[in-house]
Amino acid sequence: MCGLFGVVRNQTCDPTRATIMCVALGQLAEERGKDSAGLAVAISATKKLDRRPVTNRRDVTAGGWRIIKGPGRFRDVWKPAYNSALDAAPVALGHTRWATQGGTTLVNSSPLQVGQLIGTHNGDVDTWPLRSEFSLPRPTGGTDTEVLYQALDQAGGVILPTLDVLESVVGRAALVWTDRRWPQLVMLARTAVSPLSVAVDTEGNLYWASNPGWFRKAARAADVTIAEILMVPEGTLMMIDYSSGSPALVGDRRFTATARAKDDRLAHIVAYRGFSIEDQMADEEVCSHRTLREPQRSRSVSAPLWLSPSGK
Ligand SMILES: NC(=O)CC[C@H](N)C(=O)O
Repeated sequence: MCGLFGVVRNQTCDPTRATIMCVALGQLAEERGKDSAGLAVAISATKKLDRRPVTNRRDVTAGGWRIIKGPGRFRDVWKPAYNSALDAAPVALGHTRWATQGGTTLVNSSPLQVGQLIGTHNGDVDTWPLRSEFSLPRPTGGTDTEVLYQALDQAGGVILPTLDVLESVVGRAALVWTDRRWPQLVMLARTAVSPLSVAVDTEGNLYWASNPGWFRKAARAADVTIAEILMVPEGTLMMIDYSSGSPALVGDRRFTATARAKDDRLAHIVAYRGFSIEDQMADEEVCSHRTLREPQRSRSVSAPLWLSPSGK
């Protein structure tokens, strides 16, 4: 379980409230992860290709983005001094991590920079189906998130191969990423189980969060009025374009999402952690994934090692 949150701003509005809202979402996202936290903020649109590997630095600027991340809670990582960077950013991608695969090291902390992508992931996926279907380079760190983004990077910024990767994912994944080959787009995707919700405020800023309840709480703190909240259905890829200065949904594609039996069992404990009953029910209405059957255990009973003393 991890927390995703972020904003695509309407750049014609004063950024102050959207910045306060985004930071408040980051603090609320601590309930889904305190191993590490980070925020990637867009500085400028660029097509410049930058082949840097996954970074283990706490504050790095590359290819038009600045990624600030570190161990611990969001409020330990994000200092008020960074808010001016957020004010100037058309987009910010946030993450709080609760590690499921890979140590709690900086190299495994998100947002991750993988090839041309900067990405965040909530969930846990099997890496072997991705490795066997796509020929991926050796990862730098140990998290499943990196393997997932290696496969998405290899899709080359083209829609059909991207949908192919999303359909190959086995496990839980909500994903938000940017691709430098699509410099003014933010991609939001949900495969199975891991929740993702999107909200728009009355000023035209768009936010996302793992838990829709965070929108209501953060909006009170930031004096923002939420106009609409949407639960992203399982098996959805959404593309948000901000080239005109404000967020616009330009694409919405569906695919078949695949979970493991253990993901279904964990849904109530991990995916819906902190959800109100109403939000959980609203999300369950947009859930449709297939579940892989578990490998059958052998039915043969092993012979007893010890005979009972009575000889029976
Ligand atoms: N729990 C999560 O969603 C974290 C994402 C990923 N599985 C990791 O361990 O980094």
